[in-house]
Parts: sequence; structure tokens; C-alpha cells
Amino acid sequence: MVQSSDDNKSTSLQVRPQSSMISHEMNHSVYVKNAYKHYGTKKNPVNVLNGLSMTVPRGTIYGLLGASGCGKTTLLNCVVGRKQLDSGEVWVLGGVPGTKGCDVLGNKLGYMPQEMALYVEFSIRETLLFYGWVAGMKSEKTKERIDFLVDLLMLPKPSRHVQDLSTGQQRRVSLAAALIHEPELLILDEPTVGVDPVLRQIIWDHFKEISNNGRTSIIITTHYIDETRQAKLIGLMRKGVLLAEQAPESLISQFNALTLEEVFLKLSIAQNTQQGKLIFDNLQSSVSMASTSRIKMICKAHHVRALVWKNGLWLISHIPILLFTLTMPVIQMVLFLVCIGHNPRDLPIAVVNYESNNDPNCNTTLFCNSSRLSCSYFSYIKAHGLNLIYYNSEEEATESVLKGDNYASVVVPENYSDSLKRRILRWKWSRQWDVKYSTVNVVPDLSNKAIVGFVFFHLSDSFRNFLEDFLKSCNWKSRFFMPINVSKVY
Ligand SMILES: Nc1ncnc2c1ncn2[C@@H]1O[C@H](COP(=O)(O)OP(=O)(O)OP(=O)(O)O)[C@@H](O)[C@H]1O
Repeated sequence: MVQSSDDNKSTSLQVRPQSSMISHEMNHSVYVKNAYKHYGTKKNPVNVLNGLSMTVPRGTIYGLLGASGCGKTTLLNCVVGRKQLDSGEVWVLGGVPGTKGCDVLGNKLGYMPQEMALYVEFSIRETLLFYGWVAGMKSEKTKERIDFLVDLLMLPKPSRHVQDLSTGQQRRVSLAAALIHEPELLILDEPTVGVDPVLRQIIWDHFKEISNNGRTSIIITTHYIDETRQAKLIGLMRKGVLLAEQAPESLISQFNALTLEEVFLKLSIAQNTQQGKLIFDNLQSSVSMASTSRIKMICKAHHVRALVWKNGLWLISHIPILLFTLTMPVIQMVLFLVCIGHNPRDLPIAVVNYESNNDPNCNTTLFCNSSRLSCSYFSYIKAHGLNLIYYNSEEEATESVLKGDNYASVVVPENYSDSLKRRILRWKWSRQWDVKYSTVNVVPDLSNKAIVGFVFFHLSDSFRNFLEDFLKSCNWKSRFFMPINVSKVY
């Protein structure tokens, strides 16, 4: 309980929340200046950051303290680039996240969010392996680190699946994922919630050890105010600003308090009485630099490898979904073809039949001695679904194709039937004359290859059927050839 005399003393404190006690240098781990962030609409905003400034020197454990809902997570999300500031500056490891030269931040940063962000179908080992690979670590080194972290954080067997762990164990796996690649900057949102006091001390000892050499900086938010006495610096956050940013011992002695809780209380009371003035001061002094931050995780080969591995692993552990994913396109295709798709029909083609003098009504009956086999062939084409438009000459038919009236022209030469029969009978020893007059000439519209493909299909399939029936009618042995000549005209 704070004495009333202390209260009076505290209310007279000049709380200047925005003036960081540490000088501004670009080589700090994290430097936030005049950060503003609100949620909700412009008309009805929830102001979470109100011109907050924060400095985390390299190699420091920084305890970010504040009541629930004061904006700690929002601030950290802005630092790691998950959210953007409305205005203000964020510098991380000497660069502005999202700009050139700061693209390695993803590997230098270890972030443990407050919410569970693990793939629960994975085992502990698979989870940590994935995050190691994402950070570009070699498998051997990752395995070494997994053994070390499982031991340090007293995790269950690495083969256990995340979904089978308790919430506290899952949070420790999340912490291990942030630590796996020994990043330069660790941002941990309440890493010790629900952790046994002995283990909590072990974790803090580890933090002190890795920050001691000056390489690793750690920002920790926690509700356990007392544990942050072990931090090098603490930032007391309230109403969107830092009320103080100092070493815990120096705060305690400066505010003549016994605990950090007491310091926080005194500062909060002081802030309440000065609120109006401070907001005014902040507005006066704030240079609104709309430099929004966003950490760009670069997509390197190891990211791709890790993602492919992760997705593969996920699919293997979800066999029904894998089967569904593989068979779905086939099912879709079959359903589409059965219900909707069919070959295009009634495609117009220009025809010239020199054998029948272009008589569209010539006898189409197929028999061995027929002298108008071309008429029979045309009837097969018609039955197959092409629309025959008769022209008087080959030139007119070709012209109609060039004009786009028809998809192809089909010209049957005179003496077609006799030549065709001789060609079938003499086969390899056919005369050139018979070859020429037994061949149908086709000129396609090359501007529409997909449709022309169907025209060829109709023409050749019709000829195949026609030939089979003709050979049968003559009792000749079965043969296959396709006397259709395609000419290209541009
Ligand atoms: N997406 C959002 N939309 C609207 N309001 C939000 C959103 N996220 C957070 N808030 C509000 O912003 C304020 C700050 O939330 P934040 O999560 O940053 O606080 P916190 O200090 O991390 O709280 P805790 O310690 O409980 O995690 C809260 O009032 C919260 O309701």
C-alpha cells in the first residue's frame, strides 16, 4: 500500500512520457519515435498509441509493462511489421523495416506472438525444424538446437504432436520456435504466462546469458511486474505512451518505492493529473512523420524449401484432403464434359464437289460400284455434324474461308471414285494420277486453330467410317489411309 505522503509526492512528479532517457542512435535494436495508432473509425477511434517513443539498446533485456489492453501487443505488432503505424517512425536493427537493406530482418528476428500461431498437426520436432529452415539454418544445426531447447524449456518428447500438448506447453514450443535460430532481436509477448516459477527463472537466466554478450536484444511483455526486475530496462506503458523508460533499480530508487508496482502506481496517478497538459505537449512537439513500417520477409530459397516441406507434411497428415485435392480436378473435368461440354457441331465448311458437278442432291447411297463416292463421303461428313455450304469453284470456296465465312474449304476432284478404288486396289503401286484425284483438298482457317482442330476431327473420322463401310460393301480387305491434303493459304 502506498502512503498518502508518497501519493502527494508522486502527483507532483513531472511525468514526461515521450522523452526517452536514452539518446537516439540509429544502431539501437529498436527505436520508435512518436508512434500513433488507432483502431476503429475516424469518427469513433480507439487510440492505442498516442505519440509513443521507445528505445531498446543492443544487448538489452527490455521489459515492456502495462495493464491489459494498454497497447503492448499493438506496439510489438507494429515493430515486427504485422501492423502499420498511422504515423511515426520505427527503426529495427538499424534499418526501417520494409526498406532496402533491411530485408534480412526476418532471419534476425525471433517473434513469439501472444496468440497460438503453430501448426497443431505437426510434432514439436517438425515445428522447430520448419522454423529453423525458414530462418535458413542447416538441418544438423537445427537438430542440435532442438535438443538444446527441448531440454532448456522442459518440453515433452519432440515426437509429440502440438495438438496433444497443454496450452502452457504449446506456448513453450512457440518460445522455442522464436529462439531456434538465435536471432539478434527477440520479441516475446508474454512468454512466461502459465510457466512454473522454477522454469520461469531458468528462462530468465537463459535470456540474461544470451543478452550478456551484447549480441541479442530481447523485448518482453509480461504481467508479472516483479520478474522484470531482472531486465536491464523497463518501459512502463499506459494510455498509449511510456510513462518511464529506465533501469528497474534506478526507477525504484528515483521514486523512493519498494517495488516496481509501486513505481507504476505513482506514475499512473501522476499521469492522470497531467493528462490534458501532456497530450497538448505531445501534439505540440510531435513531428508527424508518416513513415509506416512493414517488415518484408524475403522469399529466399530456404523459405520455399521450408514451405514446400511444411505443406507436404500437412498434406501427408491429411490424406483425405490430399485425395480430394488430387481427384477434384478430374471429377470437375468429367462433370463438366458430361454436363456441359461436347464437340462443337454445325460448323460451316465450304465444299466443292467436282465429281458430282456440285449437285448437293446427288445419290449418297454407298455401294461398291458407285461412281459418286464423293456424295457418300459428304453425307458422312454431314452426319458427323458439319454444315456443308456448296460453292461453284475452289477459288470461291477458299475466298469464303479467307473472309471468315467458313472454317475450311473441302474440294473433291473429278474422277474421285474411280481413282479412289484404283488406289485401294493397287495400294503401294498406285499411279500418281490416281493419288492426285483420290485426294480431298482442305484449306483451313488458320486464325482459329481450336475450331479447325474439330473440323479436322470431323473430316478424318467421317472418312474413316466412310472407308470402312465402302471396303465392307466391296468385300475388300480392311485398309487404313487418309487421303486428305491440307493446304495453307494466307
Ligand atoms: N484489431 C483490433 N480492432 C479494434 N480494437 C483493437 C484491435 N486490436 C486491439 N484492439 C484494442 O486495442 C487496445 C490495445 O490492445 P492490445 O492487444 O495491444 O493490448 P495489450 O496491452 O497487449 O493487452 P494484453 O496485455 O491484455 O494482451 C485494446 O483496447 C484492444 O481492445
